[in-house]
Amino acid sequence: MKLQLALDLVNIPEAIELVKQVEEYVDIVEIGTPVIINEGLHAVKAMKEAFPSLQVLADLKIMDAGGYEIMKASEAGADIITVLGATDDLTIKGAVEEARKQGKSIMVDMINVKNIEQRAQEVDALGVDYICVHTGYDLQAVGKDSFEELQTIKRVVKHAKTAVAGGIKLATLPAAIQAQPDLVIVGGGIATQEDPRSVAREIRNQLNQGA
Ligand SMILES: O=C(CO)[C@H](O)[C@H](O)COP(=O)(O)O
Repeated sequence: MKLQLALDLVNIPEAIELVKQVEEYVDIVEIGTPVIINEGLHAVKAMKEAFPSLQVLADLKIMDAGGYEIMKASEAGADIITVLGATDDLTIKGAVEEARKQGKSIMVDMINVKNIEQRAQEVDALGVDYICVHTGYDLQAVGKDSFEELQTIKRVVKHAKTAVAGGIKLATLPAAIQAQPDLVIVGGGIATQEDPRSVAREIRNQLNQGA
């Protein structure tokens, strides 16, 4: 199981400092949507230049103009770019087509998709690389998580890799590991902890043991 660190509540220098501390334990660094809103795709470029051996994910949550937005994120150096599962198939097809041209990967974020089972099968058939179940901040705040949805996509997705995101921390990691996703995404569970390096190391150990 791979580990993605989501960076949401930092500026570019803070993001780079944090990744320096945890670099050896993570596979993918996510430039979160708030960072891209604040700093633009420069944040993706800066991260890729600072850590060329890490994969960088641009959490654009694309909803329209799939091909164009994938092209711009690719130019900035993103390896993986997110598209929303709630959008139209045409947008996802455009994104997949452009990603193939650029040698990049598409992650479909299933945030707020109501019929996860059906939509996961549909987006899987469109040739995306990852399908991610995700409980966003607003639903985390009322106690929701994505572990049941993770089991659902594990059952029906045949081609894409599976991922889970949303409020995952050391205490809830076992529930994620139990469902055996390909990728676990952790933001605040590492980034806002007192000792991000030791937490990242512990998460890495548990993922290795659970694999
Ligand atoms: O995409 C996001 C919010 O929309 C976050 O990056 C994702 O939820 C992971 O962060 P956290 O572990 O802090 O929830």
